[in-house]
Amino acid sequence: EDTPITRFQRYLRINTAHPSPDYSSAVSYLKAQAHSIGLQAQTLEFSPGKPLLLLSWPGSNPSLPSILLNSHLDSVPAEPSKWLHPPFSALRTSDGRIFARGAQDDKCIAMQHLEAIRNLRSRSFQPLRTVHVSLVPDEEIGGFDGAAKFVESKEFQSLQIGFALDEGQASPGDEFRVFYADRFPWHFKIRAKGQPGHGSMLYDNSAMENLMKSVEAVSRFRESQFDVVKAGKAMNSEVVSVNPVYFKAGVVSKDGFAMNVQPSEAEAGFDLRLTPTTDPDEMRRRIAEEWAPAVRNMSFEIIEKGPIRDYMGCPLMTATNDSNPWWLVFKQAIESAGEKLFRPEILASTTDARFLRQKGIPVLGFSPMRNTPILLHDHNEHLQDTVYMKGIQVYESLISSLSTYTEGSH
Ligand code: MET
Ligand SMILES: [Zn+2]
Ligand SMILES: [Zn+2]
Repeated sequence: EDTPITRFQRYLRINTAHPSPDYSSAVSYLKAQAHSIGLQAQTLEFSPGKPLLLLSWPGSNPSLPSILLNSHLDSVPAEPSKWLHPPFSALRTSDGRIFARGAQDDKCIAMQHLEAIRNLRSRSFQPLRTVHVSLVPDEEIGGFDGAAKFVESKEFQSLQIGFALDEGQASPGDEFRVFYADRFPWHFKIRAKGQPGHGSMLYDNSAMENLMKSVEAVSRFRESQFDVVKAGKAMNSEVVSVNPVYFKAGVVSKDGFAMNVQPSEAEAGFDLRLTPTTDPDEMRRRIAEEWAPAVRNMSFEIIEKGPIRDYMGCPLMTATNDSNPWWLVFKQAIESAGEKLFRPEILASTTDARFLRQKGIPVLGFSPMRNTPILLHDHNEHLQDTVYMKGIQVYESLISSLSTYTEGSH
């Protein structure tokens, strides 16, 4: 059987989860799909073993800036034992839910881009602007060997992209969600050093004591941000989030940890997300003064996962008002498909859109899933078949409007 659903399932069954994503099978499969639709395909490789697939549908006026539809090939790991159905089975339940890692994040949009183009082509629709589809590696580990290198390449420059769509997040309600900015991840580690020794002693400034004090300080800040959300003053994505992801300490012994030895070193790691307008210097000051003070033998490391300002030094945000004609075309295309949009939001997580925005390209984050629980990176990630099919229709409307938009028509 060869239907939009079975084609989606086949992509989901290719295990592109980290730490060892099967990029080559994914690219062969998608290339075959592109050929069956009649799209031009080229594989770029900016880093060995990490292919990037670029598909193109030439417009009748290729001198106009083009449209880019971006998604990533990779997924985060899944813990199969915690799932109802194996994460790479793409099993469809009798009520139509398709279970797979990547079903929402973001293999759905990749296949919907292709299915929408397939349908438009079968109706002999002719775009004015060239439509490109990019399928990039490594988004989930920061995008440095994928989108980051792509936007710096001569191949990218020659595409002359005027507007791009990237992934968003599911909407539990009736309205579709659209995102005009991302938050920015800092992988952030605190290390403490202190007096080691016998487990029975009360040392001042032990590594564990100092680290725990820091963790409490971080937690207080986390609470202060969360309180703003709980009070209804801001959305989750409009405040800074900081969540501990690991603690590392202890002196290892044969059967685990030496329980009567206080360690001389301890470390904690955090996922910290800045909003597009957070002042990074102020954040760094807070970390240095309050969370990891050197006077308590503490140090810290911040790994910034990508740019937080564009080449002009401005926050990476795409305008969603009359100043951005692409926004108006986008909005109208959704509405003419008979759908409703929630007000534009900042995405709580982070996507490759930041690399495009850094180049000054307007990008909207959009994954057409409504009445759908948000399951990205969660156990039992799944997507309803009817929601998936609806998304194809929405992209048909979007692609036809965006690719035929001519300046001055709005
Ligand atoms: N998309 C992933 C996230 O939001 C990776 C971002 S860069 C570390 O967590
Ligand atoms: Zn993700
Ligand atoms: Zn994603």
